[in-house]
Amino acid sequence: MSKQILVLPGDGIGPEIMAEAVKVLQLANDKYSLGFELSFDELGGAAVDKYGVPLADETLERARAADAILLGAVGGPKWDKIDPAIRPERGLLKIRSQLGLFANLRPAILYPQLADASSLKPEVVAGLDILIVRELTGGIYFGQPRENRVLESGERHAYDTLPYSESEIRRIAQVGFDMARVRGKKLCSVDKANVLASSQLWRTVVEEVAKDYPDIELSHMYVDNAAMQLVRAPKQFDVMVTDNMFGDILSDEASMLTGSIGMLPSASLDANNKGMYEPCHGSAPDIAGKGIANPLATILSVSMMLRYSFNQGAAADAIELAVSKVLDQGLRTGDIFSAGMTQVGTAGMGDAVVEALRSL
Ligand SMILES: NC(=O)C1=CN([C@@H]2O[C@H](COP(=O)(O)OP(=O)(O)OC[C@H]3O[C@@H](n4cnc5c(N)ncnc54)[C@H](O)[C@@H]3O)[C@@H](O)[C@H]2O)C=CC1
Ligand SMILES: CC(C)CC(=O)C(=O)O
Ligand SMILES: [Mg+2]
Repeated sequence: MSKQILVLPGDGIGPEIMAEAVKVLQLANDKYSLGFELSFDELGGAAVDKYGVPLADETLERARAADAILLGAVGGPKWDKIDPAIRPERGLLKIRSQLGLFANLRPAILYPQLADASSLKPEVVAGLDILIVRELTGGIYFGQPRENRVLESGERHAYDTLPYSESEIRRIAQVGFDMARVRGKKLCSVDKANVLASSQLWRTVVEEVAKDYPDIELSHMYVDNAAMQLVRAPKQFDVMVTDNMFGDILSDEASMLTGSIGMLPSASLDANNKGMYEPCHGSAPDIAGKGIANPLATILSVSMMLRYSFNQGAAADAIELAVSKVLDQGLRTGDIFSAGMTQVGTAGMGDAVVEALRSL
């Protein structure tokens, strides 16, 4: 039976990087007889323009019916001044929440060919392979109440709230421990338990879950220290588990250890490994339309999709190998360019991965 994949290119560089990822996906589909059928819809600003809302009900239903979703990125200055309730980013938060995609896996892996592109010295990052497990459907991005208004005194006032329930923490902690079990057996839970009530509960629940994983070495770190340690000695980490906002920020930071935010893929999974797959970066309005965005994060997100949602490890490995071969050829988009390499655009990079995959 065929498998349905819903493709949501989104805004800004979204359609550009997605065109390349779809080429790679189509080839993998043919080469490995995966039986995928692709359909396309809009999310974010493109959906505001088409449907008047950033996630239309019909799109959400298509997403529910699909076996997996591939997303580009959403947002951009065109929609910055609209009603905050229908900002493009709200559509992204809604689809994550409505589909129960609470576990966001963000691997930061340094391809050895990109050691020169990393923000850190080669000896500090050689062999880097970290997995950030980010809670994705709770915390401050979803907390109610939230408000931005003018008080009677005339003063403008705004606040957000950062709620977490025990069950939300338990299930993401379990994902962190499960991932550590199949990797380096080390889990670092990142919080701000010296200040935040939500983090104090987070730490307590993580400690409780740890009792079921005596084989995993658990540590705790405050998020400010974790941000510093990531650039001081990143290889001390194997799996990091953290809340929605901390994970958002730390994964952007970790991306630069691998050379660029354009290299970081992600999987957002529900309790049954149904997933939405997307690069960690945004819609990059500063380079949108120029044909220079790095499509590798999205292409590597296709690989994660094959691995996590469809158990197609061989096809996933092949895509990662194809990416590695293209880097061996010295091809680089601008964000990962270094001296002596050959600069290519978005389509040039995508075509090279397709050719490398074809010839495997
Ligand atoms: N998952 C999503 O859809 C996300 C959406 N956003 C939205 O994207 C918009 C822009 O946000 P920013 O803060 O500028 O973050 P961004 O991640 O879009 O861009 C940050 C910087 O990284 C560069 N960059 C990002 N992806 C790249 C790629 N593939 N290749 C080369 N360079 C790349 C951009 O050119 C920019 O200089 C905003 O509307 C934001 O809300 C931001 C993050 C995630
Ligand atoms: C745009 C935000 C809703 C999310 C974000 O920055 C991310 O998921 O990386
Ligand atoms: Mg982000």
